[in-house]
Amino acid sequence: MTTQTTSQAPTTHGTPVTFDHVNKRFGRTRVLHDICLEVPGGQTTCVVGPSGSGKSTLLRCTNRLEEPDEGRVLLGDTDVTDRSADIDAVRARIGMVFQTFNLFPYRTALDNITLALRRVRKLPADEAAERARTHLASVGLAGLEHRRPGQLSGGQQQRVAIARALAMEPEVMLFDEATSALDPELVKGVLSIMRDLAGQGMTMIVVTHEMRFAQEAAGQVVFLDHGRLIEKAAPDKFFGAPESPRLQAFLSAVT
Ligand SMILES: Nc1ncnc2c1ncn2[C@@H]1O[C@H](COP(=O)(O)OP(=O)(O)OP(=O)(O)O)[C@@H](O)[C@H]1O
Repeated sequence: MTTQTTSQAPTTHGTPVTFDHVNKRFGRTRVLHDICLEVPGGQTTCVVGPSGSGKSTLLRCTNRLEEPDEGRVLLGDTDVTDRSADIDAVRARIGMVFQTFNLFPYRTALDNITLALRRVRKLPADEAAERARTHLASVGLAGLEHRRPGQLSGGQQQRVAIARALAMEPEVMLFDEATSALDPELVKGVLSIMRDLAGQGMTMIVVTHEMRFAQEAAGQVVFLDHGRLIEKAAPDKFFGAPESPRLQAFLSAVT
């Protein structure tokens, strides 16, 4: 399989994301403790940690799929957590790829992409279709435009989901364990697309269990444990000389 994300339409690079003293509880359980994190524009930030440590919750605070109880999340200068913010406008600036693809099952790959382009970006049908074809080709799916999700492999479905997010020309891409539901042989193709995007300078926040991806593609890696940000460093330092005993134990268990 060849994947050439270089042919895609230009994206706006460089929007940073700031988590400013973010706290989140579910009922009486506190799942995020005072998280402060700068996600630099044009870089990939990987978030790793044990199951239940709050990685997805933190990611989902970026586009307010979860609402922090306290603290702010900024997308560039926009306070996403401001209740008066136009959340649809905010979400239109952020692409998100989920573990479970979240495609419309009765729509073709092409339609899965054109729907949002027409509804949100208000593109005319022919322009939306052309843009969708370009993005499907960029993730190696030329010729499969008219297949429905059930007629595609998990890896191909995930690539449709990535193409759909990219077609919206987002400023920031969020990946929530995008390869966790895939058979091992399909993981590589999806990671290679994500690696290409990182190389092109897309701002990305990636929740992942793929340590090698974090090592190779991230500008910084963040370790969460029990809802606390324990350590944050460039990959060489994070994997080569972790400071906290908790991170040292986590890395020896997973690598
Ligand atoms: N909607 C919810 N209602 C109640 N508790 C929740 C909800 N979503 C998450 N939690 C709890 O919050 C904690 C953090 O969950 P989260 O999914 O953010 O962790 P995670 O690090 O992404 O885990 P995993 O790696 O297993 O996906 C967990 O204890 C989880 O059970």
